[in-house]
Amino acid sequence: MTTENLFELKNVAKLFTKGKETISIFEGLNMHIKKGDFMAIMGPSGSGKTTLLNLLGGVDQPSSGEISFDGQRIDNLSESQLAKWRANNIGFIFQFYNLMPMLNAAKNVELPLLLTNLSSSERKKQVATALELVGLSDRAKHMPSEMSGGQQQRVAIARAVVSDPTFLLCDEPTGDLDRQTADEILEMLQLLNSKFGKTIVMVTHDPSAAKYATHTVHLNKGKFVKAEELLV
Ligand SMILES: Nc1ncnc2c1ncn2[C@@H]1O[C@H](COP(=O)(O)OP(=O)(O)OP(=O)(O)O)[C@@H](O)[C@H]1O
Repeated sequence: MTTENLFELKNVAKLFTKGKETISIFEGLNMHIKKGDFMAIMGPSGSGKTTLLNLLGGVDQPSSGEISFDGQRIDNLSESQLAKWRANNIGFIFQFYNLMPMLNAAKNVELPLLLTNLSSSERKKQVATALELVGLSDRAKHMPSEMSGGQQQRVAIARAVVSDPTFLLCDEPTGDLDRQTADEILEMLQLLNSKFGKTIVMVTHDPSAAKYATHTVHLNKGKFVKAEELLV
C-alpha cells in the first residue's frame, strides 16, 4: 500500500448562512486521506459528517481553505468542472440506495456511464462486469421494487464502481439493513478496498460497521477528537 495522500484538506472552513444567521460547521479543519485507506467517520448527529462527505465528494465547496485530490486543487473548480471531476473520480453509496424506481438493475448501473463517450456495447460490457462483481448477474432485468434492501444496495455499489472511480464515499451504507445483510455489504466494501484498491470513506453510527474500516476518526462539533472524548 502506498502512503501517498489522495485527499488533503488544509485550513478548511464551512459556514452556512440562513437569513441573518451564520452557522460555522468547520473552522481550520485539516485532514488527509491516504491512497488505499478505508476510513470510517463516526460522531454524534450534527457533528458535520455529511457536510464533510459533501466537501470530499465535490457536492459542496468550502467557504475558505484548500481541498486537494491527487495533488490538484478541487475547491476552486467551477460547477461544470466539478461535475466532470465527480463523474471521473467518485462513486457515491447512500443509506437508502437512491436507485431510480422505473429502471431495472442494469439500467440503474449504466446511469453514470451515460455521461461518458463509451459506446452502447462498451457500456453493456462494463455494466455486466459490475453486476457480476456484486453477485447480481441474474438480477440484471429486475426492478428495484423486486429486490431486497441488501440486493438494492449491491446494485447501488455496482453503480458506484461501474466507471472505475478511485474513491468511494459511503453515507450510512448499512443504516437500513439487518446485521447479516449489513455484514455482507461491509465485506463487499472491504474487498473493493483490499483487492480492487478503492480508497473508501464511510460515515456510520454503527461501531461494528466501523470495525470493517482500516481506521476510524471521530467528529464532534466540527472537530476531530479522540474516541474517548465523545463518551464524556
Ligand atoms: N444547507 C445547510 N444550511 C444550514 N445549515 C446546515 C446545512 N447543512 C447542514 N447544516 C447544519 O450543519 C450541521 C452539521 O450537519 P451534518 O448534516 O453535516 O451533520 P451530521 O454529523 O451528518 O449529522 P447526522 O448524523 O444527523 O446526519 C448541523 O447543525 C446542520 O443543521
